[in-house]
Amino acid sequence: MSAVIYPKVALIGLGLIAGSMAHAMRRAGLAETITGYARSAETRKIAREINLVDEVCDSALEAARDADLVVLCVPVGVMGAVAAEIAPGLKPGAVVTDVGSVKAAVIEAVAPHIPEGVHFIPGHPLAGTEHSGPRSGFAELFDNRWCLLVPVEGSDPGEVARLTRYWEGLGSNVDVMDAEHHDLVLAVTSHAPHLIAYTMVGVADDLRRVTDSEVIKYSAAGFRDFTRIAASDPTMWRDVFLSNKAATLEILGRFTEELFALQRAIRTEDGDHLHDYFTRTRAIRRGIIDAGQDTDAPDFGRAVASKAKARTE
Ligand SMILES: NC(=O)C1=CN([C@@H]2O[C@H](COP(=O)(O)OP(=O)(O)OC[C@H]3O[C@@H](n4cnc5c(N)ncnc54)[C@H](O)[C@@H]3O)[C@@H](O)[C@H]2O)C=CC1
Ligand SMILES: O=C(O)C(=O)Cc1ccc(O)cc1
Repeated sequence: MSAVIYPKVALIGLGLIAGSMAHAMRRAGLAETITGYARSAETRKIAREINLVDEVCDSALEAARDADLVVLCVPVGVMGAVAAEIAPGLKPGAVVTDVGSVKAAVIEAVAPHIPEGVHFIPGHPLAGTEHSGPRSGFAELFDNRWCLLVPVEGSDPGEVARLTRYWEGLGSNVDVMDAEHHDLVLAVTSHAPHLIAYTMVGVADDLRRVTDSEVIKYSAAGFRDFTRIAASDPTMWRDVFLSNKAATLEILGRFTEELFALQRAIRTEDGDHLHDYFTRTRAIRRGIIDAGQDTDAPDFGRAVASKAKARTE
């Protein structure tokens, strides 16, 4: 039986996520033809050299023309402009989706450009790295990770089911969520933590009494993780914060309140407060591990496999 879900898939933006999708689509045979476009001529040249997709086009419109699925894989701040560019080439019945890290702002920017008869079903794979560009993608990126689909009003359930099968073919588990909730969940689990990592690395850089070489030489695991996250693409993350402003500010407000309380506990030597707080946070970590979601743990693959096995038994 053929594994093809969408005969022609167009990837707009050819970076980490589009590249990983191309590799994973080929691994599973989900498309017959993959076209692609990126704004920078250099990226298009590299994409051609490494044969990332079947055809690298010189415009987004050309790449999307007559595609069965168009995936917008550009920074969230330019999703609306790209949707306007491709709109005249979309065929009736085509599906347009995206992989942006923010959903409400992307829906607001993209939906007005989607022609009648074309299905718009936003999405967000919860998988990535600090790397970017056409050479950074790999087929396994989405394996055993969540992809959230965020159908808009009037999304065709049959098309949501088809896009779900596509993401499962890429290796993901799929959940459906509404845009506002998505943006709040991601503000807690991804956007605020990235901002905290950026800040912590900035603080270490500013602290003249500790040299940069000492920071690198003696960095313990926690700080190393911060430096990895703080090496993420500046354009992508600028756009994430500006597009998910309300939810990120709400979480950062709560964060600073708790930070002040911990600061006060240290100043007043309130050990009970610190101990109670750390006991609570430790339980949260244990909950994540029990749910089999600790992707850093050496046995993560095994935990996922045994849960999948348990589900089918
Ligand atoms: N990097 C990550 O870990 C994750 C990123 N995302 C989301 O995926 C999207 C893409 O991110 P990455 O692949 O990491 O970025 P990337 O920086 O690796 O690739 C972005 C691509 O978009 C192209 N581009 C930028 N502006 C354009 C425009 N106006 N027209 C056409 N092409 C344009 C760039 O040339 C580049 O090829 C973003 O919306 C991001 O929020 C989602 C999950 C994880
Ligand atoms: O590299 C990491 O630690 C990430 O957190 C990757 C990531 C970045 C942005 C997303 O919207 C989803 C996943």
